[in-house]
Amino acid sequence: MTTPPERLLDRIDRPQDLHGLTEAELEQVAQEVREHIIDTVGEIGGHFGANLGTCELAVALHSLMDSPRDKILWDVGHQAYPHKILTGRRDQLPTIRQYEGLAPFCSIPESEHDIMGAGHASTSIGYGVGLAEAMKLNGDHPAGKVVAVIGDGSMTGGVAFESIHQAGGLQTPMVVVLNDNGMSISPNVGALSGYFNRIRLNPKLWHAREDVEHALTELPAGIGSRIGRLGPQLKESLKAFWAPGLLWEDLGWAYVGVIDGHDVRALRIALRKALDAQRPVVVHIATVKGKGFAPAEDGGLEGMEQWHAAKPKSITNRAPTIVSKAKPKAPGPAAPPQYTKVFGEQLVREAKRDPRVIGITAAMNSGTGLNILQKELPDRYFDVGIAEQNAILFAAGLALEGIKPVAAIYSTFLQRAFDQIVHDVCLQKLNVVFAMDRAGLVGDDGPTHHGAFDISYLRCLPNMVLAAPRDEALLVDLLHTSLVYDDGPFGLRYPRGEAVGVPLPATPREIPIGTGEVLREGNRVALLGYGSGVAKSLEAADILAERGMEVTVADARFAKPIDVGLVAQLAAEHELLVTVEENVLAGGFGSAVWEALNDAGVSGATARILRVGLPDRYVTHGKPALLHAEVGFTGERIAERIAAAVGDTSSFEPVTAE
Ligand SMILES: Cc1ncc(C[n+]2csc(CCOP(=O)(O)OP(=O)(O)O)c2C)c(N)n1
Ligand SMILES: CC(=O)[C@@H](O)[C@H](O)COP(=O)(O)O
Ligand SMILES: [Mg+2]
Repeated sequence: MTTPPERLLDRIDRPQDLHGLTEAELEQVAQEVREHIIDTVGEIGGHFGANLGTCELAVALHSLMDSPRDKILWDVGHQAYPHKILTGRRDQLPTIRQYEGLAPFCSIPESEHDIMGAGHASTSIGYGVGLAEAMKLNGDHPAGKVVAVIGDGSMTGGVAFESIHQAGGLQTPMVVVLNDNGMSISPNVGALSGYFNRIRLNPKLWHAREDVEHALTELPAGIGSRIGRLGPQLKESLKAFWAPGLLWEDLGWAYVGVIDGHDVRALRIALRKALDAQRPVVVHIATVKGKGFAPAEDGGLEGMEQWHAAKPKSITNRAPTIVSKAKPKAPGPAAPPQYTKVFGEQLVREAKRDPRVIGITAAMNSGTGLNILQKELPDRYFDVGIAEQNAILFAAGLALEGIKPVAAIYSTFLQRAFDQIVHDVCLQKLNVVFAMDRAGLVGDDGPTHHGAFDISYLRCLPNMVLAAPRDEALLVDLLHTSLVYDDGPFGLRYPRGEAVGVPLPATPREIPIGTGEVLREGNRVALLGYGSGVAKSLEAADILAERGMEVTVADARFAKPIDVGLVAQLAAEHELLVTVEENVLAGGFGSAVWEALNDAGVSGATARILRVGLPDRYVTHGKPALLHAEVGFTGERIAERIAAAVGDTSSFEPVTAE
């Protein structure tokens, strides 16, 4: 058995091990990183295409810089696997996104080389300005170098331009590497994307301008734009060389590009210049999302979108795993549909019912299910890019003119648009529907992506209605209800993944606002679930029933307004009222019940309240079942706590703290 040739990569245990390698060796390391990612992620699953696009970039950066003294920031961090491999985590890559394994994105506690925490897009440049200015304030001389790597998709996030604006004004010595592959998760959108594409896809603008760039980079800030204001003749002729940099130059940034992002030598030449410039410099590189993996690289836009993430066991011998058609599907009931698909299909029905209905995504076309609307009714579909704040302002403008916009934005990403929700939708009492997919613990993406807070951050807003379905049938009904409702904003939350597996209504019902329903009669204890909390409540009720304790289970359906009558009735007829929600407790659904009982001055409400929800901490990454077990969001644990609360622990292990 011939032993495989030793990889150069096996000698890279810290980034400084790259220093001194020849360019050929650096190219080899980059390819070995690529192969390691294909082999590993093809087996365990995870973010994929973007990582194949940054192999050469990560090698070039770490070969020139002295991390962590020098700071390399990875925007979002879904493309940081090469960075992790080169900074001592090569052998741990198979644990990435696994429970207690490497974090899905950059994580400060995980490594001194992970300078910033991330997961949400467009933040790296702002961090970079802060870091660079801090080194100045701290009197660091010579200060460390600061590089922010940001994708063309993430550049559509407005906060990135707030940072570009600040650094250009301060003339902060930092480098932005614009990693331009023409893709977000789906193809990038908007004018900025068109601008980048014109440059990236124009071979005349590749390299040909390196010496010009050299001149520009040497020039003091702004001179570029002053030259640009010379006679139109000169400007026109310069524009052929120069156009790409105009936007940046006028904002005080030197522009270097377009550089081949898979050519280590070209990258190092450009990066070295930029790092030595002691001013804001953007290095515009062209990469391929999925470079080195043919189904992505040669698969066109569809291929690159498909391989943004790879499923577990989806790649064998560096090629897509062939699933043999011969194997008959295991008999038995079909798996329940994804909530996302149920939402997307119902939205199309609602849009056909009411021409005012439209859908808005912030660069999450398939993740939100709006790809279904885009296919069926393209003129009712809008993708604003990674720009959640603008998505909500756009929705507000539409609503002012009587349109019924549905902003389909993950719970966690909607956090970015909080003031637009308050100031531009709720205060104005506009008919905007917030369809919050990924509510609750999402799993592998971990704390940056868990939808753990939306009940709390929305329930405090006057004019807001909040609802959550216990299953896919109620999702259909509540989406319909939200679009028939015309007295202000309506927030709808539902979890990532499979629904419950109940039949969908042929005709959606309009659910009376603020009404819940009792699902199961019992005594002593009432469980009042919200959204995914109802299924957990039913699980707990089954466990208690096996032990001879028949409890009541009700579905609140609304967190705002609360069904005060139902809550009062449950509180009067039971000794313990248990609220169950997949949200932090602070300000959550249980708080709303507590407040309703207190504010309503409900007489006779003798029940004690036990609130079950997510803990007051950031929950790690891992499969949802493991996370639910860790935080006690399971039928078993809820049943234990109820038994302990009513003093009947005969058939339960002692209750352990969460
Ligand atoms: C605020 C926010 N919205 C949406 C996302 C989801 N998301 C993750 S990566 C990505 C696309 C990023 O595109 P780009 O920056 O070009 O990186 P690429 O994947 O092309 O390398 C999106 C939309 C996010 N992480 N953060
Ligand atoms: C990096 C990022 O933010 C997205 O790729 C996210 O991981 C998608 O999440 P879903 O897989 O839940 O759509
Ligand atoms: Mg991109």
